[in-house]
Amino acid sequence: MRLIESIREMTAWSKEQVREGRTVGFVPTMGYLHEGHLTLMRRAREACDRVVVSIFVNPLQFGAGEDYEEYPRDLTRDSRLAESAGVDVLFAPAVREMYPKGYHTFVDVERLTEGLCGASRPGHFRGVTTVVCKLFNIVRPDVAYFGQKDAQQLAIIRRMTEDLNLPVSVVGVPIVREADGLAMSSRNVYLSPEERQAALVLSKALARARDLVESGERDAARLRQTITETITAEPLAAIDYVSIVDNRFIQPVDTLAGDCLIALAVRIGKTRLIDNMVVEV
Ligand SMILES: Nc1ncnc2c1ncn2[C@@H]1O[C@H](COP(=O)(O)OP(=O)(O)OP(=O)(O)O)[C@@H](O)[C@H]1O
Ligand SMILES: CC(C)(CO)[C@@H](O)C(=O)[O-]
Ligand code: BAL
Repeated sequence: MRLIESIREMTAWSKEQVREGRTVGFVPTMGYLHEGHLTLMRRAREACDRVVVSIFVNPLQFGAGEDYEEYPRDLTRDSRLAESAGVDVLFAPAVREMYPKGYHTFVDVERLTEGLCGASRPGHFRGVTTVVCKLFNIVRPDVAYFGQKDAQQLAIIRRMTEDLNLPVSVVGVPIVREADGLAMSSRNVYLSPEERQAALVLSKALARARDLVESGERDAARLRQTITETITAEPLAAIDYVSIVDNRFIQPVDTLAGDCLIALAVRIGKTRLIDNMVVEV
């Protein structure tokens, strides 16, 4: 596996793949890899001739007072894990390489970014779409893999790719969970043992909602009520949002129909966790 830190070297490698007629699969990450990331890499490995993983903790998508400084980083461990998943190139640029002095260009997807994490983290998705657009231009992948765990992000990247005619197929990969149901996340390392237990309330609340949908419930307000009650029963949990939206434009729905996304963000102590499920009605 090759470690590339410069954009020029990454671009030269990508052009070479195009010349050789090889397909490139790409998995953008912020590192501190876990089984969720490795699942994305394996999907890429199965489908593409070459696999690139980026590791870049993107300062542009963190708001003031968020965890940019504390975000876990371990390139040595990540290199070992990526290599074991059959990755060909690890692209790990420095912040100055991605945003040199004089940088002033941003990509903004409207409407889909207004609610959910967009409302709680102003500017977050502008940072995500800007960096993903740059990474697509640098890596030039044929296929890019994103986790369903960040469902709003996935919908926004699909929108951006379609709206800007970016020549990349975007593939969504289902949420990978711990044995007890907790969605894997790099931020789970922040949790104390008590908080780790309390964090199960997210997947539990979603499971209750799923049971209700399966037994015929279609009213979004009643489903949100059940989820809210389940979460507030956990003393260590504080709700950021519980939203039910259509899975394409991320707009609130009153009655479930078609593909709906039930999404939550909950603070467990100081750690903000997200989880979701898509229901097809
Ligand atoms: N549990 C998971 N299942 C599937 N995909 C995941 C999972 N966790 C992360 N991903 C995906 O991996 C990619 C990189 O995500 P990222 O590096 O932000 O990891 P993360 O664990 O979500 O970190 P955090 O939520 O703490 O920021 C994203 O496309 C994300 O959706
Ligand atoms: C897509 C991404 C790598 C952009 O920084 C990030 O938002 C993430 O890890 O989900
Ligand atoms: N997984 C999304 C990246 C973030 O929380 O900033």
